[in-house]
Amino acid sequence: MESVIIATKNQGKAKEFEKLFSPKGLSVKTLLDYPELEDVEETGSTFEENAVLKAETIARELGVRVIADDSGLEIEALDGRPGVYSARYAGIEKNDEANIDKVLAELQNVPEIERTARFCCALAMAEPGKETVTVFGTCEGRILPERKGTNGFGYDPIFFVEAEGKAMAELSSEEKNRISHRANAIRKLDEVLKERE
Ligand SMILES: O=c1[nH]c(=O)c2ncn([C@@H]3O[C@H](COP(=O)(O)OP(=O)(O)OP(=O)(O)O)[C@@H](O)[C@H]3O)c2[nH]1
Ligand SMILES: [Mg+2]
Repeated sequence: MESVIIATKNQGKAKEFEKLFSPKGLSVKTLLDYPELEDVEETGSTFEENAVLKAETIARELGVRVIADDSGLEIEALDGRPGVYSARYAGIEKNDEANIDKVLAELQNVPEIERTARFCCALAMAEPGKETVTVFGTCEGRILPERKGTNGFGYDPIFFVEAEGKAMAELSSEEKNRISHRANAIRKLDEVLKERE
């Protein structure tokens, strides 16, 4: 089976990419398959900048086509935070529980109607000698007052998906992969690649 390399060490993302790419006949490799590569520092101020940084750095190092995902949660009442800092919001790198606790504490006195939020996903596809492609997907919702559901990863237990009437973590992986910011971005990447052919 042909494979595609996703420049991520996030297992939650990796599982979603596996399910999203397998119907296309593609298996997924991640940076967990390349332990010798150093972490790419996410120094950009936007999701797109960070996705391009990760994709272009790893594509250069491996000499092949690479896709990177930079994603996160934007909460309106917090002026768009945690945004690009979603993975490291509580200070400790990649501690989902601490990140959720911090968001819930910051929104403690914010009424339901003002808790609107969106998940964002920028994908960048880089290949040596070719122009990098970037696309962007979102998923609209609001922040719940407490955790609900156990599926997914990251902030999924406190993200209520308006279109489904459920927390993201209450959706099956099939349901999440139909409506998520990541699924929407992959659909756009498909369109761009078809136009380029
Ligand atoms: O509830 C969630 N459902 C999602 O579908 C989702 N997608 C992203 N996120 C959050 O945003 C950070 C990304 O940061 P990020 O793009 O830098 O990824 P990461 O650092 O975890 O891995 P890598 O891909 O950089 O190796 C993640 O850690 C999560 O906290 C999500 N949370
Ligand atoms: Mg990261």
